Amino acid sequence: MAFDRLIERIATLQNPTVAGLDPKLDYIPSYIKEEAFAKYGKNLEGAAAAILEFNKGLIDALCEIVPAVKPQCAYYEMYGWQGVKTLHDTIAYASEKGMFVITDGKRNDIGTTMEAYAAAHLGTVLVEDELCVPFGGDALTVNGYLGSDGIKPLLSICKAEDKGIFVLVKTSNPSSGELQNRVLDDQKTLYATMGALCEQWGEELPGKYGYSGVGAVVGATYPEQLRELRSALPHTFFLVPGYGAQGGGAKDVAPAFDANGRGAIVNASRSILCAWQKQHAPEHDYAKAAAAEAVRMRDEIVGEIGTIK
Ligand SMILES: O=c1ccn([C@@H]2O[C@H](COP(=O)(O)O)[C@@H](O)[C@H]2O)c(=O)[nH]1
Repeated sequence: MAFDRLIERIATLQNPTVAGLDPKLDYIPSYIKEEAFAKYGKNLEGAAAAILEFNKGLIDALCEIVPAVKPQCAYYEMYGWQGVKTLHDTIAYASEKGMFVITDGKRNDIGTTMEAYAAAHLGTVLVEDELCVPFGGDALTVNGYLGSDGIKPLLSICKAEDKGIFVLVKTSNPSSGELQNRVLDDQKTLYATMGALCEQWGEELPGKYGYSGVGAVVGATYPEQLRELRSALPHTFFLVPGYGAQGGGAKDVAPAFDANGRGAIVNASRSILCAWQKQHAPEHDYAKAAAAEAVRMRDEIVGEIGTIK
């Protein structure tokens, strides 16, 4: 099961964090952009080439420290098909380096369309008699608000291909409570209801450490809900965004973990990507600065939760 692989890599590296690859041109050192623009022009192709080079430098610096990366599709789609190709090439590069790849697409639609998303991001497509891998990530973030028929097509692909999904349960953004905290007729909140569905969907994908292949996204910015959901959802592995740039810290994310230090992976994107700018490091040292921030984040979180078994 895919999250078994992730759990094992987290334990090996003693690092329950994921580096978010949400690249913007503003975050990229000028020497990388100038080289890409000189070769491809100041256009989508040049931008996409600069992003790929930036990402590769980060992946090289992080792959022995951080178990996983989370490219957010939006930052690649914004540069058209050239950006989408960079998403593909980034996933391939991170996978080659042994990193677990969580594609952050937050996909959601009716069943047949979800089958297409699942094939694109977690599976394969048949082109005549050739089986092709479109993107090749290990897990995909999805939105479960269309209900079970939007999620079930993913489960069979996860089972067949050894992949996982993370379902939005309690998101990190300030207005997430407008809908997600609503109390339903049975007195349960909407987020708790979505969490309970994750436990149910996960029964089809059991894992050897007790966590299923259906995870939940729960924001670092809501530590009380993290605590509540950790105890309510013993088989659901959490992806926890909101650390760093959104204000979450190690104490906030600690309730996401179980007594073995398992059960969650904490994401940071901007605080890692922009570390060189924050640290006023020379631009050639951008990847070194990202690694230093990743180590600082790891040590801060492991300092709170202890050794990961
Ligand atoms: O509830 C959610 C779900 C997803 N995200 C994504 O995580 C990163 C956070 O980036 P930072 O720079 O570390 O704030 C980004 O890709 C979001 O789309 C989230 O923040 N909250």
